[in-house]
Amino acid sequence: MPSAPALVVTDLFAGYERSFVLQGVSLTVTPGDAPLGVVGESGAGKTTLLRAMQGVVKPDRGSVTWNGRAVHRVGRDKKLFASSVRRVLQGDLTEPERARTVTKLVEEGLKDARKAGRTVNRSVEELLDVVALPRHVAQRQGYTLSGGERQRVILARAIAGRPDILLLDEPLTALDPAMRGDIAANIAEITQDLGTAVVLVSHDLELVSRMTDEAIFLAGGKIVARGPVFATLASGEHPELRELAAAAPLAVQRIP
Ligand SMILES: Nc1ncnc2c1ncn2[C@@H]1O[C@H](COP(=O)(O)OP(=O)(O)OP(=O)(O)O)[C@@H](O)[C@H]1O
Repeated sequence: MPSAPALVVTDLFAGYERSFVLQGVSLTVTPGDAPLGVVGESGAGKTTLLRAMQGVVKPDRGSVTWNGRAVHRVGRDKKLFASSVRRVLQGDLTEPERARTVTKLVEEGLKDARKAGRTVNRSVEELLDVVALPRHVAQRQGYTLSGGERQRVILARAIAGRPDILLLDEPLTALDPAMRGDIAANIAEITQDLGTAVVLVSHDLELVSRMTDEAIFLAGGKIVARGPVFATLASGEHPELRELAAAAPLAVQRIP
């Protein structure tokens, strides 16, 4: 069986009309990789990087390739690319989605996986367990759920689709910290089992630390460091990250 395609970011310069955000970012994400965090101050370009990896933001210079092709020019492989590299936003279910039951929504994810030729040996119930949704919500329609519950259904559906690479942009904002930590650990475990590489953007450094052993740190449009979140911040080796470290929870200060 051919190996699943990697997403390769090479010396990427990208941004918007009047703002140059990423300035020479290189990164490779290969299906099966351990989860990777993306950390940086507000405005550092974390979301822009994920958008570029999804082909929504085009490179000004450098490239983002999937299966050897520029991601914003995948042409007739668009559907294949969308099932291979999936991005989950802080967003919400659409109006039509809200009319469907939780079971139906997660089944849609499983169907997507089958269409793309992937098997997910997990039931809807098991996927709901991953995101800590109690069984009794399964037959409820989306509009009867709380914001946090809807967010978790979106995640369960995305995982069910068994993408090669799952780009998560602040995926658990609506949840309380204790639940966030537990779900993060579950997601890290199931995606590792399924061979899905997760890239996680979050301001919540505890969450990033819980879900990943390694993160990249963005500052000034560049990756200025790479390593475990708290140990890297606490090392004091990166002056660009001083403010981030100062704003980080006590965990950073506790590390010698
Ligand atoms: N659509 C857009 N048009 C113009 N500028 C944008 C657009 N989206 C983002 N920006 C700018 O690009 C820069 C990087 O934004 P981005 O959302 O990637 O940062 P971030 O690190 O994800 O920030 P945050 O942590 O606050 O979400 C910011 O200065 C932002 O104002």
